[in-house]
Amino acid sequence: MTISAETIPTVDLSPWLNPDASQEAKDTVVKAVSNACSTYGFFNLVGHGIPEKAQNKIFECSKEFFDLPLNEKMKVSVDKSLGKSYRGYEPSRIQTHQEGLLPDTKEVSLPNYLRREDKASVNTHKLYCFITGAETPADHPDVGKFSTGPNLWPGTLPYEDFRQPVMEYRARMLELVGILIKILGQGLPKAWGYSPDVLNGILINPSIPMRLLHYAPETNIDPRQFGVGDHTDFGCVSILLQQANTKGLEVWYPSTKTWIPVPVVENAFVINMGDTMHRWTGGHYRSARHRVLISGNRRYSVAFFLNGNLNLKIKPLDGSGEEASVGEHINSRLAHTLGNNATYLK
Ligand SMILES: O=C(O)CCC(=O)C(=O)O
Ligand SMILES: [Fe+2]
Repeated sequence: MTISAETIPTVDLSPWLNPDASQEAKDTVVKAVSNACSTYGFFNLVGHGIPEKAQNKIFECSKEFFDLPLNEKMKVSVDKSLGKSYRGYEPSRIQTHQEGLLPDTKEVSLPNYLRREDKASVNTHKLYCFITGAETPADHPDVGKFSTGPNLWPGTLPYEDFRQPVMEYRARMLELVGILIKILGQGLPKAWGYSPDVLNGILINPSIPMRLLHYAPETNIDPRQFGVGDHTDFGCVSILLQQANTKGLEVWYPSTKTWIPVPVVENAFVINMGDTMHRWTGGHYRSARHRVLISGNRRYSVAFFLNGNLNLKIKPLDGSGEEASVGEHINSRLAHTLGNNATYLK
């Protein structure tokens, strides 16, 4: 596969955040985000106002967690999470993305962009995760439902060194994703005639798994082995922080049929659209296939996935398809990648 000279755009959010910026400057941000999402489904975001200190801190937390002895990590493994809440440590090789997917009976419908041209290879995840979500107390009536429950916190890491900064980072991401949803709402085709707040329902009591990701260095690399195989994200908007001086993330660009590397841009977050957003906007905002190559170097990243309000019924805004609930759609996509491990969701 040739690597293209194309690169994904970088968007500067600062005019949007500046109360003194002109309307014209704000409109330029909307245009840049909307173009990036409809062309590539991916962009680097700078000028977001999230201090580098907070970015460094989340990587420190990540290292602290993954450096724990395996038996400590297994005390908070995902199989210990309540019901279908899916929290905690996910060891390597649980999820598999297989090319040549066909709709299974649970899939509400499999969009065309999930169908692969080449059906032969099997891509296996080779990464380690620690997953958190909104902290839902064990006595909450919805506890144990998909993506809903208490987080699992490792007992040996002090509150102020781990739990507190992880939840602070989540809160910052929540604020940022709220801004992005506003911009994306404004960037929809005017001809559709929707109010710019048409996407806001996604932010009411949303499901947001956040994954601390660790790619261990590999010596013998099987060509079928990826850090994360070719996949699309399931939800609406993903915000990814990549560790400096690392590489591996690539996005598929259908126009040139090439994998475009997503470089680590200083002080930037990678923003990408997921399947739910793609479906909701009739493909206007593209959920792009992407993958992570493994290498001889260790890599950390942090992924924040705005799935959205799971009960929200979404109907493609361009009038092109059927209504589906966000929760059903995401649950079936996750179950698909988990295969035999989907018992964690039952
Ligand atoms: O670690 C990365 O760079 C991307 C991870 C990813 O695509 C995912 O977890 O869905
Ligand atoms: Fe992804």
